[in-house]
Amino acid sequence: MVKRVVAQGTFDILHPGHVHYLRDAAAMGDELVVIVARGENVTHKQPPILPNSQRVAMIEALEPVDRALLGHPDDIFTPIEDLDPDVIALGHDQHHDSEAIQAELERRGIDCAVERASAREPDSEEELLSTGLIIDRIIERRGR
Ligand SMILES: Cc1cc2nc3c(=O)[nH]c(=O)nc-3n(C[C@H](O)[C@H](O)[C@H](O)COP(=O)(O)O)c2cc1C
Ligand SMILES: Nc1ncnc2c1ncn2[C@@H]1O[C@H](COP(=O)(O)OP(=O)(O)OP(=O)(O)O)[C@@H](O)[C@H]1O
Repeated sequence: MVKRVVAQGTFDILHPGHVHYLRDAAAMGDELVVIVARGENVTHKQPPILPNSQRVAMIEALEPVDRALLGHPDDIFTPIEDLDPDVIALGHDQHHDSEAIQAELERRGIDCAVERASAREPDSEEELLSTGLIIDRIIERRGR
């Protein structure tokens, strides 16, 4: 039986923190499927700069990823029902409550573990491991 892992996120402007998360998630099973959040659903921070299709294409091109798809517009559990994963890998800093996710999975009859991936820390003062920090630096260095 193939152990399927699902990872998810906005993945706007890519950086090594994203690669670390996806490698960590891939190591939790045999196959990694990534759900990319729709721009209109990213309301807890500034919405992404890049369009949905471009963010999906970039994630799909990464080595640890077997498949990437655009998330559902209204119900985050609809793709989970379709994919029927063995593990959902939450990012180290994601605001989602793993117990609430677990409870909803059980309510829908989906047998799936919820795990937390680890963080990657910058290996130098110059390294930027956050899309928000990259955008801040672009504004600082190129903004007029
Ligand atoms: C299990 C799970 C499934 C998700 N599915 C979707 C989805 O189908 N559509 C969507 O727009 N966002 C979905 N999201 C939300 C985003 O992927 C992401 O968690 C949220 O935007 C926070 O992203 P960030 O970590 O990039 O800030 C899902 C989140 C979780 C935890
Ligand atoms: N440095 C990092 N180490 C490990 N995982 C990371 C790192 N940066 C982002 N991730 C993970 O990648 C996924 C997508 O993250 P997201 O698209 O929000 O990027 P971000 O750089 O954190 O964005 P922002 O700076 O706008 O908050 C999330 O699960 C997040 O936890």
